[in-house]
Amino acid sequence: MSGTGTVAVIGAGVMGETLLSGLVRGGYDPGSLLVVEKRRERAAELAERYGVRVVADLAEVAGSDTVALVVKPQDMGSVLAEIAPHVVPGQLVVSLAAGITTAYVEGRLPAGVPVVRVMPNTPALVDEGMAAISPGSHCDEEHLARAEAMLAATGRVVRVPEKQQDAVTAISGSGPAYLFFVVESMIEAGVHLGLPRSTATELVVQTLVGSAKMLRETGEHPTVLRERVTSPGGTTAAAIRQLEDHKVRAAFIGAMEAARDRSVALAASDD
Ligand SMILES: NC(=O)C1=CN([C@@H]2O[C@H](COP(=O)(O)OP(=O)(O)OC[C@H]3O[C@@H](n4cnc5c(N)ncnc54)[C@H](O)[C@@H]3O)[C@@H](O)[C@H]2O)C=CC1
Ligand SMILES: O=C(O)[C@@H]1CCC=N1
Repeated sequence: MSGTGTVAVIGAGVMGETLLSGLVRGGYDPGSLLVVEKRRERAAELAERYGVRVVADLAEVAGSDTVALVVKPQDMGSVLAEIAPHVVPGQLVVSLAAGITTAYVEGRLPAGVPVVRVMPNTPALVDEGMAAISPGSHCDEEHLARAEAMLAATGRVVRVPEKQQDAVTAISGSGPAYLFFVVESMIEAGVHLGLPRSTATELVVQTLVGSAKMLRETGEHPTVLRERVTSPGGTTAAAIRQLEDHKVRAAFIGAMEAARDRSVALAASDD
């Protein structure tokens, strides 16, 4: 793709494939993409599915304009040690790992290599991703714009100060899992109430999609939209009363604090 150059994606698991598929759908020429994946079967699967070159040797990132790090935070130290001899300041390194700071990455690469930290999410697989990007200390506007253009192939992109990335991870990085958990719970409730599972699933999924679309298209505050559904003395009020009694709001705050804390801890952990 013009202007954005070649991209090497290191780690083709869930998020690596999500990024790769977004780049291909976004118009990147498969010939401009390289994947480094150590699992042989997975490598073969991706080469077949996307028509990209997949290798196991990290040294092959030499020469790629952008290097995207999409391995687990726990594998980041060893991957950086292996690529360091092959990376130069003319390349841009983009890290998608939770918790890993730009300082951590910069400290393990040759001096001056520009690094952008990204927190993406899995809806990128259907072009509805939410990615937040932050520049490291050697980044200029061109580097940030290049990372932004790359992530824009998968959905929306916002720029945030790096100190907000742990909170971002807790909200939009992990967020799809909370919403899937709510969906699972509502489907189970529907089955409990006597609906066939397939009917319950269709009702819940369309309700989620419709509600999300209302949030985006009306721009109304969620409280206003919730109040419109809540008739005095009606069914919704009875349900919300149960959610409040079970402290669901406090549980969400506690859950996201735990995710934020885990993000902070990940850069320092080996587990
Ligand atoms: N899954 C998600 O929803 C999100 C994940 N992330 C971040 O993305 C990163 C990857 O997460 P997942 O894709 O879920 O993990 P994953 O375990 O599915 O994928 C990691 C991949 O990296 C490969 N790998 C590990 N070491 C390697 C090496 N030395 N050379 C080549 N390949 C190597 C593994 O074989 C695996 O395929 C993590 O840092 C995570 O924090 C960020 C946002 C959302
Ligand atoms: O659970 C995790 O650690 C990764 C980061 C955000 C979503 N998944």
